Amino acid sequence: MRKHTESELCAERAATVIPGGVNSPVRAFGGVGGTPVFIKEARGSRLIDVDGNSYLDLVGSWGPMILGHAHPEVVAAVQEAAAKGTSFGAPTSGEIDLAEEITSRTNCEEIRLVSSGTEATMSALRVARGATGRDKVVKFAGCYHGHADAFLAAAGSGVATLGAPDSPGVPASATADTIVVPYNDIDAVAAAFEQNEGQIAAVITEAVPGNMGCVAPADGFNQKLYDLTRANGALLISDEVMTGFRVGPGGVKAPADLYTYGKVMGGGLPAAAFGGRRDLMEQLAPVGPIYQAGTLSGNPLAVAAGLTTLRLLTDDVYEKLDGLAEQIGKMASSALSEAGVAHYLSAPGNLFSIFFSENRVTNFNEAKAQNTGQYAAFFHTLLEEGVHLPPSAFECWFVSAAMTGEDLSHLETAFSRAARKAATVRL
Ligand SMILES: Cc1ncc(COP(=O)(O)O)c(C=O)c1O
Ligand SMILES: N[C@H](C=O)CCC(=O)O
Repeated sequence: MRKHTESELCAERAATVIPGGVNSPVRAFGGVGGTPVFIKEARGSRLIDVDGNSYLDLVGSWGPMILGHAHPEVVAAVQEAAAKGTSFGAPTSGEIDLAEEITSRTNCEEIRLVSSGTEATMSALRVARGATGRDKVVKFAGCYHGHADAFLAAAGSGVATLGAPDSPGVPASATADTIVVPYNDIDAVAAAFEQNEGQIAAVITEAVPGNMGCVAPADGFNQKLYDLTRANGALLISDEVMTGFRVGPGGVKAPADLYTYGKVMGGGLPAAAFGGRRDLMEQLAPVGPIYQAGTLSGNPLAVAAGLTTLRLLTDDVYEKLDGLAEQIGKMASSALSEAGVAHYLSAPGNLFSIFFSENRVTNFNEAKAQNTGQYAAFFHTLLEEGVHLPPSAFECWFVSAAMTGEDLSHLETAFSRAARKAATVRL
C-alpha cells in the first residue's frame, strides 16, 4: 500500500482554510470518494505527490499539459518572460504573436485574450447578445462552459459529479434566458427556435463535449447547428476550451461565428481567448460598444508559455498524441472486456473516456446511467498502481506527448488490475 500521510495532513489543513480543501470542486475526489493526493512537483508524464509517490498523469491539469509537465522550452520561456517583468497593464508584442498564432490556426479573424475559459465563454455570449440584440441562449445538457451564471444550468463536469444541476447563488433571472436541450438532438434545437422566435442570440456547444465524459457529436451535428442558427438570425458559439489545439493544430474547427479557447493555449498558465468573425469582434470596446476587460489579460508569462507550447505542437506531435490516445483507450477497454466489465469506449479523437455502461453514450442522460461505483473502484486501484485518472466518471482522459513506451507497459498491468477490481463492484 502506498503511504498518503502527508496528503492526508495537507487535506486536513486545507479544509480549515479553503472550502472543501480545494480550489476547484472536481479536485476533491467527490465523484470517487477518498482523500485527494496533494502534488509537490511534476515532470514529463509524471506527477509526484507530497509523500513522494509517482503517478503517470492522464489528467494533464485537465488539458493544458499537452507536452507534459515542466517542458524545458516552456519553463525557459516563462523564466525569460518573468525576468523582464510579470505584468504591465499595457499592450505587448507577445500578445500580437499569440493572437497571430491562434488566428493562423483557427477560423477566427480576431481574438481577444482573457485569463480563463469561464471568462472566454461569458464574453463570447456577451458579444452574441450585443450583436444580435437578443437575450436567450441555447445550451446542451451535460456541456460545461465554465461557471458564469448563464451557463450553470444542467452543466457537466464538477456540477455533474456533485449531482447538482444548478447552483444556489445563481439568480433565477440569470438562467431565465438559458434554454437547455439534450445533446445530439437537432430537433430539440429546432423546436427551441420555433418556440422562441426572434429571441435566441446564440447556441453554445462544446465542439466535442468533454465534460459529461467524452461524447461524440452525431454525424454533421455541428454543421446542422450552424445551419439552424443561420436560418434563425442567431449565432453559433463553438466552445473549444477543451478541444482547441488538442485534437488538432486548430482544434475541431467546425463552422461557427464565435469560438472560445483556453487550456492548451496557456501552456499551463492562465490564458484563454474568445474570437471569431471580424465584424463581431469589432463590436467590442474600445472599437465598439460591447464592454469587456481584464487587468491580467494577455499576461506576459501566460503568453510566453502559450506561444511556446503552440509552436512546439507540430504535426508529428499530433500524430503521437492520436496514437497514444488510441492505444491507451483500447488497452483499458480490453482489460475491462477481459474482466467482464460492461463499458463503452468513447473516442472521437485524441480526447476520450470510458463509460461504465453497456450502451453507447450520446447525451447526458445516457452518461448519467453509467455505473459510477465501478469507475470509483477502477480509479482507486489505478491510483494505488501509480496512475492518475480524472477523479470523476464525467471527465475526459488527457494524454501528453511526454508519455513513453515504458508508461504504456506500466498502464497495461495497472489497467488489468483495476479492471479486475471494478468487476467486483455490482449495482
Ligand atoms: C469546454 C469548456 N469550456 C469552458 C471551461 C471553463 O474553463 P476554465 O476552467 O478555465 O474557466 C472548461 C473547463 O473548465 C471547459 O472544458
Ligand atoms: N472539466 C473541467 C474542465 O474542463 C475540470 C476543471 C475544473 O473545473 O477544475
